Amino acid sequence: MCAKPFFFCLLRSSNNILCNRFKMDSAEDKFCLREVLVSFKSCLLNDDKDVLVEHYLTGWKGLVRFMNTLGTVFSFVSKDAVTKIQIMENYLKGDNGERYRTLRSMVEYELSGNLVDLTKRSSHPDSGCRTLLRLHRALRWLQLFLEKLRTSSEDSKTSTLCSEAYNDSLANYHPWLIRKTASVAFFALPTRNTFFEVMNVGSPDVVVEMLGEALPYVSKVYDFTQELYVQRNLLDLP
Ligand SMILES: CCCCCCCC/C=C\CCCCCCCC(=O)N[C@@H](COP(=O)(O)O)[C@H](O)/C=C/CCCCCCCCCCCCC
Repeated sequence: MCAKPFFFCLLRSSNNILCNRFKMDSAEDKFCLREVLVSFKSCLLNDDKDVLVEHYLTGWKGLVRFMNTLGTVFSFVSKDAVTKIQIMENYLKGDNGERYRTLRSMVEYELSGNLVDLTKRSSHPDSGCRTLLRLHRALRWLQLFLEKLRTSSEDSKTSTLCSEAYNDSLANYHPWLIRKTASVAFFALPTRNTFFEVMNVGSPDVVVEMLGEALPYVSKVYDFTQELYVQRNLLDLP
């Protein structure tokens, strides 16, 4: 497939939609980033030594709702995130749902039952451990991006902040075509001020303050997961 026309299409379809959709959706959907980030606080258990899967997924669902207000240009991203959230929700709702209540119990259950493909996707292509690893890598991107937004100046370009965060995290795991598609889509991101408005938190000062309070919880969730995956040698699951 020739990548170029695809990129042009992507941009053309998104540019007009974005300007209108942002204001409309922020008023109608009442997306509030504070509430979403609180999910990452409430998923921490046992003195930050475990994570509740249900609340972790609630956080991601809120983020996807926000991403959907960005228009069709990011639908390839939100579709993938939704697929992975659904895989995890199915485990939670399934017969062994209790084993998936926390990240620690999920890892123990899947590893002890040989339910994880460790070197090649074969009999367990969508294990909980593997699926959560993809979300975990994306959480690193979110952490970096929101921290950059928090410390940025008013005239900073969100596309630059986003692509720097992406290049330092998720891009390392994505093939060329996805990296290129993502880098083109970043140009369709709204300005820093518009971003702050749709977060629906308050003035830019309040947004910055809220991010300063909430991001440490995202970091705790990320750090706990990273440590757990390092200990069990799960960071390279195919
Ligand atoms: C107001 C600021 C708040 C920011 C809110 C951001 C909302 C973010 C919501 C979702 C984030 C993206 C989640 C992406 C999950 C990607 C997981 C992944 O890496 N999947 C790949 C590997 O999966 P397997 O093939 O191994 O199963 C998959 O190939 C990827 C497909 C889609 C492309 C992902 C591109 C990621 C770009 C991330 C930046 C999004 C920019 C949004 C800007 C707000």
